[in-house]
Amino acid sequence: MAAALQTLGGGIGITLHWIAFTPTIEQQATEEQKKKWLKLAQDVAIVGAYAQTEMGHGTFVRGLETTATYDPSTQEFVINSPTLTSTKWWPGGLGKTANHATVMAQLYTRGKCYGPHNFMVQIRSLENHQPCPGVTLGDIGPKMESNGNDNGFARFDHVRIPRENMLMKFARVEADGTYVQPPSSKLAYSNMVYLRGTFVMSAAQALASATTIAVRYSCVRRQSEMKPGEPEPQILEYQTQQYKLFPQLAAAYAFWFASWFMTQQHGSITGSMEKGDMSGLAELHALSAGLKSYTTAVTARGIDVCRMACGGHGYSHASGLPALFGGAAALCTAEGENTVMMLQTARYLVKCFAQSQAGKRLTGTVAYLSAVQPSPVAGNRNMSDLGTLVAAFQHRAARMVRHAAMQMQGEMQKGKAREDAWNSCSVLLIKAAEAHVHSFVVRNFAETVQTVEVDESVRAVLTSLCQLYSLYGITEHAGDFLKDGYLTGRDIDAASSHLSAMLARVRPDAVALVDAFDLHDKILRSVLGRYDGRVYEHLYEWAKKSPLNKSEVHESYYKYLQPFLKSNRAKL
Ligand SMILES: CCCCCCCC/C=C\CCCCCCCCCC(=O)SCCNC(=O)CCNC(=O)[C@H](O)C(C)(C)COP(=O)(O)OP(=O)(O)OC[C@H]1O[C@@H](n2cnc3c(N)ncnc32)[C@H](O)[C@@H]1OP(=O)(O)O
Ligand SMILES: Cc1cc2nc3c(=O)[nH]c(=O)nc-3n(C[C@H](O)[C@H](O)[C@H](O)COP(=O)(O)OP(=O)(O)OC[C@H]3O[C@@H](n4cnc5c(N)ncnc54)[C@H](O)[C@@H]3O)c2cc1C
Repeated sequence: MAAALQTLGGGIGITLHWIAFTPTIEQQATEEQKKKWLKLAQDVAIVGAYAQTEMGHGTFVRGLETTATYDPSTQEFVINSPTLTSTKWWPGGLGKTANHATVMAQLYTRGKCYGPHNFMVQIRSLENHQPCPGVTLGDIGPKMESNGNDNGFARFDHVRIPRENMLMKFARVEADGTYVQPPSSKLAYSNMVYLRGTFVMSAAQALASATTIAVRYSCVRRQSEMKPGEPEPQILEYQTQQYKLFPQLAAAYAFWFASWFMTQQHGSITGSMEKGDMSGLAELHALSAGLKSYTTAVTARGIDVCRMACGGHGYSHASGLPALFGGAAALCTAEGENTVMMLQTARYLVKCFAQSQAGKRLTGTVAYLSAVQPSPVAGNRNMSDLGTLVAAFQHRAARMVRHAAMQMQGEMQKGKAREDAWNSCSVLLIKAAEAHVHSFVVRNFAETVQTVEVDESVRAVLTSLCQLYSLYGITEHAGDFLKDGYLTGRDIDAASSHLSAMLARVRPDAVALVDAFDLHDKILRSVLGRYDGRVYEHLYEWAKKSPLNKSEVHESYYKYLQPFLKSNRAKL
């Protein structure tokens, strides 16, 4: 993703060509269609956008208004934007860069609607890049960040495309207009599941970047007096600075390992699906949606913690942190808004809980839901033991899933419709789903540090980082663990003091841990995070290049300040 994010220059961007348009052809086109478009896309002989979101709908895909109506007399689909709100809005590259787009539209044939499907539409001439007939294109204007990408809009005025331009790997429309059902209607959403999975690594990389910048800068920056008369210490010597940065550093490793699992799961489950076994699709969707939501939200917050930990220079674009925050903030909304995605995971958990209650043995990432005992066994736990920490997170998640599901059952027993009961419990459901994903990340982190093939000294450092991540989670969410007495106040105090010990333990390895991300200065794009640590000279050079410094007296003085000053002086 990092490579794909390198735009070709201001105002255009082919990020989405690589991460959405091309994978959609790979995942949703027939072999015949791949022969026609895949190599063109891979060789960038065409540039594409993934045009799904509209001005009026992004989350609710079944509510999209763009239509693709099949005309059997010409064997064509007619793509149309019937309303203003059906205007495609947000797709990266759509405004000025792309000459093709996969357009998600409601498929109509023989007068019946079959829901959202993907269609390949050429939107600009390959000769002069002008919009094709019937296509209106433009950029949606400046955004919070990523202004190198021309997120655009598109309107279609009865644009005709050949029947063969419907991506027909799963569903098909025959020449006479007969619709052939796919194995699952959700296969049309497969690219979103794939992309959500890649966001976990994007989040890990973003948090790794931010912690690299902040940790390195915290070793360069000296400030205040820890002891009167002594030299100003590195700000990383302050426990509060360690408490800000090291949990984010640990999370970056946790998410990096979670993305390994996500990638492996996606490959294995989609491999089975290629052979017709759809059984893993629901778990894949729930895991990718939950991990995307959880990791991007923690990352965006974590980057801002890193920014604030760098003081004023963190607020400067010289640090690279504001841009990183803006990008990570986008990941919380794009590819499935985080709240909605976590609710999808909650929906899966409630379903699995009901199956477990009916006696079914659960497997995969929800197996613990049927294994965890409801009755807490309080007692002095060893809060430095990874097994103890993993069990605590799983107990917390199981308790919260059970509580949310039982609340919902209770609402329905009072006569509420399922949908109303769902809505009135959705805050509980979100918290339960977050606890579930958090427990998965902790378990996966612990299993990875115990099995990854590394030198034992490295394993010791990673184990400390995993303990730090887990203890931080327990102390930050102490109420969840205390609620049914599973952990006691003494356990929480033990967790806090062990966390302090872990901060001190990680300190000597902090720079090595961020250097291990191996993020080149050209990727970090941060004066504060430079590998050579020469911050101040380069901060001065960076500032001198500011456009405002092109002239000693800026033209605004003569236009505004000088007359203003003159008139004020004349009144004295
Ligand atoms: C060192 C480098 C540093 C890197 C730094 C990185 C920083 C970042 C920098 C810049 C970032 C800039 C941005 C980057 C690119 C952005 C790319 C964004 C692209 C897009 O946004 S594309 C558009 C994305 N849009 C969406 O995701 C839409 C979300 N909505 C949906 O997916 C669906 O509408 C829904 C899932 C919410 C609901 O679907 P619906 O059909 O209504 O289904 P339900 O009724 O809810 O459920 C029914 C049933 O279906 C199951 N189900 C739903 N979806 C799926 C699925 N995908 N797969 C399988 N099953 C699915 C659901 O579970 C239900 O099952 P059940 O009935 O319970 O058994
Ligand atoms: C940087 C960026 C790049 C993008 N690139 C693309 C792209 O290339 N292609 C593309 O097609 N799209 C793209 N998008 C659009 C993106 O996919 C949508 O913005 C996203 O899906 C959210 O939809 P929305 O904007 O309509 O928000 P809405 O769905 O309107 O959400 C608004 C609020 O309503 C809440 N809400 C909505 N539904 C529910 C619900 N069921 N339960 C509870 N709360 C709910 C949400 O939680 C949210 O807080 C991009 C967006 C951004 C920011």
